[in-house]
Amino acid sequence: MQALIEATDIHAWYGTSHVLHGIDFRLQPGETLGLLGRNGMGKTTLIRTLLGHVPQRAGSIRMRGRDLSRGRPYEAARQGTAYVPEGRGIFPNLTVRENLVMAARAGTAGQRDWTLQRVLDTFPRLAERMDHLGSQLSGGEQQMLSIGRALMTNPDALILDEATEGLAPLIVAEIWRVLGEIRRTGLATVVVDRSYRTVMANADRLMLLEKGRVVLEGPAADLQEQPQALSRYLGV
Ligand SMILES: Nc1ncnc2c1ncn2[C@@H]1O[C@H](COP(=O)(O)OP(=O)(O)OP(=O)(O)O)[C@@H](O)[C@H]1O
Repeated sequence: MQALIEATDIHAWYGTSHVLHGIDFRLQPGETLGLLGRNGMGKTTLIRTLLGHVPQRAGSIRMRGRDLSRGRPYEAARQGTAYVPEGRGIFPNLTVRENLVMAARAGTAGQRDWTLQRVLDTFPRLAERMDHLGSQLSGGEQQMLSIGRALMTNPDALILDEATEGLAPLIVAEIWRVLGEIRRTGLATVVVDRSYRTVMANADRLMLLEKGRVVLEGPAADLQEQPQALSRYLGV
């Protein structure tokens, strides 16, 4: 099966600071990958490098077989990879409806499975806020809007960086419920989240980063049985 994302020997730098040290990364169609590691270990940088946001990088990056080693973020989006960044990235001066509609497009195979209606059915709270501006939404609603916008692009892969950060427990539960639904539709997802237990319970495969290197990788069910390794790398 052709991988949605296949990257080998990825390095990244911020100025003279060498942050990623030779990471191999693969995302298969339909799988949920949990990316774990303590603060500052390189999770966000890895995602941003794969998507072409970090200019100082080396290594090979392919999306659906296409070489994007020197690719720009819009090229990753065109290859079906949608990104929900930390901090959400919605348009504060546009309404919920405008934020969603302007993101709409067909997927890589021309699919239009995610319509405005389906996104609103998935997030009923957004349906109630259609004419509110992005800036008028609560943090949880903004996060739902950010995920809704990503779904409107009919992606093959959805990458979520700290999607539940700073949100109230009920909203966190709601977001994980939706991620479960999305997972069952067969959309591949990469999830970065601090609540490692929830990630473990909701992912097929886990990858642990430590100082810009992969230190542990495998099926979530296997890693759950290695509490010493998890406590060593996650400090839990
Ligand atoms: N824009 C930047 N300029 C310089 N250094 C950066 C920048 N962004 C991140 N770093 C550094 O790169 C390293 C990796 O950071 P990164 O944000 O990728 O880690 P992370 O695992 O996602 O952590 P967090 O959970 O805190 O976001 C850290 O040492 C961080 O200080």
